[in-house]
Amino acid sequence: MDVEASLASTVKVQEAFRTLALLQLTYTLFPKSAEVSDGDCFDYVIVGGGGAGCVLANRLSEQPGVSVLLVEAGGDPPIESQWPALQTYTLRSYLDWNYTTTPDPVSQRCHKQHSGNLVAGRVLGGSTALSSLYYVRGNPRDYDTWADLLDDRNWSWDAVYPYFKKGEDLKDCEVLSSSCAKYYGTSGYLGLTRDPNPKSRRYLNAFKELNYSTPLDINGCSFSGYVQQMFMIADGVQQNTAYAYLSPVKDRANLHVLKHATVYEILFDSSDRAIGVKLTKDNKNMSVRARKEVILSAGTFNSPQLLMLSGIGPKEHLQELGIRVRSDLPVGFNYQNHVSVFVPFKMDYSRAPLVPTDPRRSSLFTSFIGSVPANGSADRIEYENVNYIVQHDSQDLLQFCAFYHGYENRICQTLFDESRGRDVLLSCAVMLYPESRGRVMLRSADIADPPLIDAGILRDERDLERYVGYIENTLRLLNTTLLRSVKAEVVDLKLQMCEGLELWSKPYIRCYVRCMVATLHHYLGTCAMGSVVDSELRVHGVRGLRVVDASVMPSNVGGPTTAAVVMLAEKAADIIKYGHHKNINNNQCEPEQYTHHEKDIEHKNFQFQETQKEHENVQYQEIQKEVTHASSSSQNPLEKTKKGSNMQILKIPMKNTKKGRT
Ligand SMILES: Cc1cc2nc3c(=O)[nH]c(=O)nc-3n(C[C@H](O)[C@H](O)[C@H](O)COP(=O)(O)OP(=O)(O)OC[C@H]3O[C@@H](n4cnc5c(N)ncnc54)[C@H](O)[C@@H]3O)c2cc1C
Repeated sequence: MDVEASLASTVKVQEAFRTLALLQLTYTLFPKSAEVSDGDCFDYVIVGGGGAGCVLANRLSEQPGVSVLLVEAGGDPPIESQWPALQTYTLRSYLDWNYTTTPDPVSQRCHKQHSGNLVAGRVLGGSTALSSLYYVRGNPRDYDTWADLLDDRNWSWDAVYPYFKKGEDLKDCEVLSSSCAKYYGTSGYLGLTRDPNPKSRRYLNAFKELNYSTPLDINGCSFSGYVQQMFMIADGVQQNTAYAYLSPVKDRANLHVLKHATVYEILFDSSDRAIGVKLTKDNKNMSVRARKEVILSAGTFNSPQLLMLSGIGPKEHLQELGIRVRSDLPVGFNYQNHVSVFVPFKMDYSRAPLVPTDPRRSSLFTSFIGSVPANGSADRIEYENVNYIVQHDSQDLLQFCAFYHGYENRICQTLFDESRGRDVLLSCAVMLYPESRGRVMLRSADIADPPLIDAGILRDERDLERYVGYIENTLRLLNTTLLRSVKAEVVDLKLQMCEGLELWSKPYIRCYVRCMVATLHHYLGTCAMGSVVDSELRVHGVRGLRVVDASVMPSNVGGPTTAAVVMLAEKAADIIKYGHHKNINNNQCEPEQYTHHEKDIEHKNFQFQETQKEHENVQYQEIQKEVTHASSSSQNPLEKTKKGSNMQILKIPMKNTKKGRT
């Protein structure tokens, strides 16, 4: 198999899925597209039905007398964004805004055109419909940092923790039957399960040998260590926010979802109050009005783009483009993201036949993650280590390298050829808290022009030096019993840029990192709380306008961002409904009083190990009974309509409307 053939076959499968989407097989799962006319008025107009927008639309429309319009540029999530392991086919497809970074003078030297693909969903559910589905809340310190930056305890860990729980519907039997269960919500919308796998177990043991903890979970009873991670998957279906939050309320009369409609400007009255938006639908322009508020949830690239197109942004930049300045704010600055560098280990020689991936499994690869603590501090996380186990000679390796990350074909071919006959462990070190910052700017005053995105990767020299430490740490894996027993080696990618440097010496690692560093898709910070919006998410300098999405996060979190975005939208919904921050501590979520003192965490880990076994036998059986009962009674419209036809494989269980949710 060569790279060109692998890329061509990926594109072919994407084309096939696009054709399949014409059949609208998922149509019955989502709200119908609203009939909206020019000048129509709603209480709230939400722009963007993505990670945050779907959550908000659901929660705001819980109030029966309140009308909500959700405007989304894309349509319903198709099959490939409902089944977890088909994620690859959603990237750089019609479901993606297909943005790229500006050519990078410092890093990404091993990528085609020296720029990275910035995947962002253009579909109901937004980027959560294209996601790898890892569910990680991050570290309590992340939110305490927000509170410190904003000088507002309403964003501290203690204040946000109940909102994480509010969104969650933990369905993982093993975690439910352990003492970790109490740290999760079980009556929210976002279904969560893990995908434990014996293959990853032996690797977890290798990390244990390196003195890392291997707890059951890292979302509450512990925050660091190597785990078989939690996924936003339930009953084999992706829990993108459209499926999780809109499907159960798809017939709500006061919730209107306008699909395939792109907002291009925010409308203001003479007192700078947002009163609606202008949008394009079916090549026609129209306006819709908002009685109470306009809420931007268009994501880290498009929310700042819309603000700037509407006169809210850095004065000089707007004036250069001839845009009248309404409020001079640092919109587009403070862009942050996680970046990743992988180290490929070639493992056992294997003749085992390739096993095709079950599309409802968690991802293309078996994986496990580590939240790697800084030396001597169990609750201060330094970086994340995402590990993928790839079957020998699998085309998936080429797909990951050349398609997913867009590295040069030559490098991906070397990776494939040099590891022939052997399983591969791709161990990715993810920088969670880079010092470097990028910026999102307008390319022109036309919405049709994609924003200019300077990702700023490794621009701050400290990031490069920290990466040297992460990679050296990753290489320690070679000293473990497991890797020694299979005579594991690191694959030499023969990077031209690093020729002449001694392999894995510090100068080589610096060169390797500059060459191979890749952007992930956890963008945030371009309309940050504090500088662009206040801590109740209202845009400074105007009225009637909020931003609620990843762009308002003032600083990074220690894990992929969906959990934080859903929490943020859950909290924003209450702020909007009640007119102020609401303390829900004594409400339906009943959170534990949490302190993240190191000793406390160690104690909880210990308790967990001690009590886990006791709980397991009794509770597991009870839960198993419930699960069996629930799955035998679950409704499945696709299954019903397609019975007997060869489309029967397209089983997506309809999300049940839970008691107390609507
Ligand atoms: C490939 C990929 C993998 C990821 N993997 C993970 C993971 O494993 N775990 C995790 O926690 N997070 C993951 N994430 C990150 C996560 O999906 C995002 O953090 C989250 O979706 C951000 O939510 P948001 O509401 O800010 O933006 P989005 O979810 O991107 O939503 C923005 C929405 O606004 C719409 N929109 C934009 N402009 C307009 C306009 N002008 N008019 C109308 N609509 C508009 C878009 O079409 C989109 O639907 C991943 C993201 C990507 C892209």
